[in-house]
Amino acid sequence: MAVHPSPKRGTVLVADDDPVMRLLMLEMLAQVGLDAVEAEDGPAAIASFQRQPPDLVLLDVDMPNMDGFEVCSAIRALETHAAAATVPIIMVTGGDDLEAVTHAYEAGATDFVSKPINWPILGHRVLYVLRASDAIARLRVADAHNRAVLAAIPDTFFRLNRDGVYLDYEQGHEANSAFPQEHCVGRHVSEVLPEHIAGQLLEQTQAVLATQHIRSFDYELQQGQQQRHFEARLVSTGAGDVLGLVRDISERKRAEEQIRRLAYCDSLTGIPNRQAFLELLERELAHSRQAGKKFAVLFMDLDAFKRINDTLGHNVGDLLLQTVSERLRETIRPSDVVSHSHLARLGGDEFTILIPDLERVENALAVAQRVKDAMRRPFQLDGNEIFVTASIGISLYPADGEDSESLLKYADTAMYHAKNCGKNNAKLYSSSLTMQIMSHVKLEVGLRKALQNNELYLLYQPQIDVSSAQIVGVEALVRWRHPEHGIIPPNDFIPLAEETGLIVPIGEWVLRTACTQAKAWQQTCRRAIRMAVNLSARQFKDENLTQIVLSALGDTGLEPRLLELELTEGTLMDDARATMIMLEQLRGIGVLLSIDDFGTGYSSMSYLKRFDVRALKIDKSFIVGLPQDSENAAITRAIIAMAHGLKMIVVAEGVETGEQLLLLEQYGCDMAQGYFLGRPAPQDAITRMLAAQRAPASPAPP
Ligand SMILES: Nc1nc2c(ncn2[C@@H]2O[C@@H]3COP(=O)(O)O[C@H]4[C@@H](O)[C@H](n5cnc6c(=O)[nH]c(N)nc65)O[C@@H]4COP(=O)(O)O[C@H]3[C@H]2O)c(=O)[nH]1
Repeated sequence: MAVHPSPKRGTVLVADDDPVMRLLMLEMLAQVGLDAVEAEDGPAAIASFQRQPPDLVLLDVDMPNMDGFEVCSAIRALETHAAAATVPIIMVTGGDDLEAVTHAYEAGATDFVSKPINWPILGHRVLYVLRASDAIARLRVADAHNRAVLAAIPDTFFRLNRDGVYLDYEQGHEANSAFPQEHCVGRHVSEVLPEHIAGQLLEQTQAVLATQHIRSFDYELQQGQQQRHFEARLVSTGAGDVLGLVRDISERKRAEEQIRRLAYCDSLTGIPNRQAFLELLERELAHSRQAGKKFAVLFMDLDAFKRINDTLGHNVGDLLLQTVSERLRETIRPSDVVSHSHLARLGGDEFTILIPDLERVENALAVAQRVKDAMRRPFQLDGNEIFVTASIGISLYPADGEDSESLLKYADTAMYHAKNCGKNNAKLYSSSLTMQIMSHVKLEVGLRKALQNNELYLLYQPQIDVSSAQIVGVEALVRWRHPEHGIIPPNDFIPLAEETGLIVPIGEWVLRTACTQAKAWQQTCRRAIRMAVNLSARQFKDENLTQIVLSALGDTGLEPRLLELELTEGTLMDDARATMIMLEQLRGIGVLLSIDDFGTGYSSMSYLKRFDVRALKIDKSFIVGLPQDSENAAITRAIIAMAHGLKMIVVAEGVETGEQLLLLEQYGCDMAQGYFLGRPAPQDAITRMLAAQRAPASPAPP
């Protein structure tokens, strides 16, 4: 019913055939501020209603032609007027006519007043019924409003009492989840929902009732093949029960999952990315810290990835990374060594593996070994057969570090260390590695200053002609007098010098100093002593080498035939074409060439022939066991015979005993060098040795 606000309190239609009664009624109504319209019988009342519906109808039962019951029914039946169904109708019945009362209600009356009428309260009675009917009208509007709201939202709605029994249940129009209403109303939640969800719902219901605050929780329901996600929001109605709204959030969850995948997945390989790995590492740290467990972080890098990318293109590079990640996935499957581990790609060709619950360090090494083996199998990609190797660094929690950043950094450092140790390697990070690297850095800083601070100096080791026992040459061997660490042997700093390129200026200094010394001996001792100088691979590849040699010879005045450059097998094998060109240039200058440490590399004699060198130096490792070591004796004899066949002379290194010298003489070895014949010594000691020997008849050494 529409409530019409009016300055008056309302209009009442008074229908009675007795004019006195009508007058009295009008009078009483006017006293409480109500307007009235009169009707002297039933048809007049209906007609009046149709003209202008009143706010209330006061209807006498006993009227001629059409009694009050009929009028009441007729008004209620007026479909043309919305108010007809809801307008309050008070029937005026006779005395104790109970039947009339029942009849009145059946006809649609709202209330009744029985005769004799208590006139003073009639007006108040009418006012009360008007107020009540107004409240009902408001309720009807609110109810319609609520239904409209509930119909508009997609959520399923229910009411639950404090015991967990459904009082109401309305399925939302988008709810795939919901159960039919009849399945729920009057039932306990545990009969409708799976046990754990029902438990959660009951718990939250109690909390809402206790706190009067809104609560929400998510749950999942298996529906056929599908797993659906829901969010339930609960609010107290204030009447001891709880109103719940359930929304299907499966789509949202799927979108969230998709976003998560994009944020945490490496799009190329489909495995977790750096961000995912870092978060995993944090979780593992927290877990291991609490459980007192150990874990390992493996950092893998492909040794030749850049080359493959550059030569075969990015497509092949991408394919390689995908195949590598597949192989890694297979490799780290649970095994007897590790129960589970996690793989990720940090970027580029860098992969990481986290091995939780590590019982023994050996297990991490075993995984690294498997990874290396897996990488060594050739990759067939886009018609190319590709060979790669991997370098792996391993850091351990808690031994190496206690936070994720350090552990990852140390695994990376260990990986670099592994690469420096010759690739296809796996290395553990250990605190000693840091020390090594630290001292490496310090050493490098020191080495850079060594030259300008005059900390380098040369020792000379005599080389004697086996048959005449005369000193015919010396080998220049560099030393570093370190201001703090004392004398440092070349094996401890030459590799660093090579790595940093410092070998080029150091080598030049050695060459000049050695040439100056050789020239000095030639002048003071009147002896032509051949000076042997070591050349490292890096120096040999330096395109200025011939220029440096030429200027050292030119500046010191030493004849080229008195300078011998010692090269290792490795240096010569490195890049055959460039090697031949450089050798040709050096030979053009007139200096001599020899192969140092012969026997430790892989060069075949026939290969060496192409290099046309003057001498072979048999490595001291073959000499050290002589004469007892028959195998090395046989090798030494064979090398001497073959070298002679190729017209090379042979120098035996590391001769420490007279017996060894005797044997080498028997084998026909041309020259010898070693502690037995003279340790590396300063130039004045060599000068004395030369003076002690009688000058040979010929000024030129063999
Ligand atoms: N056990 C034993 N050892 C003996 C004996 N006789 C000589 N030696 C040692 O054997 C090494 C011979 O030098 P190398 O094979 O050229 O091996 C050299 C050479 O490869 C490199 N090196 C030394 N000086 C230079 C240099 O000026 N330039 C370059 N590039 N490398 C150098 O360092 C290496 C080591 O040099 P050193 O420590 O001086 O070690 C020298 C020498 O002291 C012996 O009877 N028994």
